[in-house]
Amino acid sequence: MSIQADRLEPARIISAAPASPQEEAVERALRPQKLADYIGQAKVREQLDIFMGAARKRGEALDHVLLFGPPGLGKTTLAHIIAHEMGVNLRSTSGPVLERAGDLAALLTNLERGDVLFIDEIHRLSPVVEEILYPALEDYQIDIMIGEGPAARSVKIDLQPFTLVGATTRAGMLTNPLRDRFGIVSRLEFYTTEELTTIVQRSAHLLQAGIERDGALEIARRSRGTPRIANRLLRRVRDYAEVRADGRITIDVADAALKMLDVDPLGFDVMDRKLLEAIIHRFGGGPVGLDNLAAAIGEERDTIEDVIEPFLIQHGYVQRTPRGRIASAATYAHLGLAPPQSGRDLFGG
Ligand SMILES: Nc1ncnc2c1ncn2[C@@H]1O[C@H](COP(=O)(O)OP(=O)(O)OP(=O)(O)O)[C@@H](O)[C@H]1O
Ligand SMILES: [Mg+2]
Repeated sequence: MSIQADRLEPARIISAAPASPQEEAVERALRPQKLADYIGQAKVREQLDIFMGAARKRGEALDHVLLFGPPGLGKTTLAHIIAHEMGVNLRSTSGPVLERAGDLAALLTNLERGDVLFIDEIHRLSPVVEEILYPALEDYQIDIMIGEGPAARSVKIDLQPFTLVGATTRAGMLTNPLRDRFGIVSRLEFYTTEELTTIVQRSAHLLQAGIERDGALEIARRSRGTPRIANRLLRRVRDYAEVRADGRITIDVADAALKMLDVDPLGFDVMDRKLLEAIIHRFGGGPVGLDNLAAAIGEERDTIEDVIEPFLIQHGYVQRTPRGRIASAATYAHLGLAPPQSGRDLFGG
């Protein structure tokens, strides 16, 4: 059983998607339940705190919430927290799963007053399903067709007031009418090292792993700003500490374990380096278009855009220009390479 599960671990230790059912179970256990325990994202937290407080006071359902940002930053966690704080049920589904209008209608008509309906990957809703959603969001009503052929007629059904929480890695891929129906739109940011250190310490405590602050800091620094990765690295470092040391996670243990896992000092892993090296060695530092880059490193373009690239762009290791991706001077320095001949403008192409 455990051997099976181990095989499911990704080649990419920092892949931002949950790796296995086993990892999902651990994530659930580490998930904070209350807004006060949700670390970082100060702005989002403050807004939600106010809007939830006001809705509770008026005895209303919270306005619909759209959460967007790269994978592993805590969107699903926030959806659960919202339901918990509002004292309501959470019903959870995802865009690709809702194939037919009837699937969504069934979910909606079963909601109780104030409930949270969480739709993950909401940018992947099919147009027919989206059509059902509009009146539901606006007037808590749906129109469904009953019967077939000439006898078919449309029937209006009233719903209980509810809150839709939509999550997406790509706000840009939502249709305008859908986006406009969210009263609260929150963008999750990458976490600071300080915030991730607190998250690692909290998780270590829950996992009953002994950890020193420096050890937590080292894991945090190498987690690409992402709690999911921080928690994953923590578990691997804990394994290492138990087998190769006395079980306590010190800075030296963390460093040795992360080296073994090929997570470099900036938290870049094999895929990050592959992408950066491809831009530099195969495309002369860029600009290179997304499709060419995807072909060169054997990844889907969506994976590059949603998972690999956002962190590299935010930290200035890749620049996105109209003509394609470009490596920066920092990238050359990090990979221990000499920057291109002087005189050439790195960012100008
Ligand atoms: N602010 C936070 N404080 C503490 N832990 C967090 C926080 N945000 C996320 N986590 C942890 O990170 C893990 C991943 O978070 P979550 O599943 O909510 O990410 P997500 O944004 O929904 O990712 P995806 O886009 O892949 O669905 C969770 O197990 C949770 O414990
Ligand atoms: Mg999620």
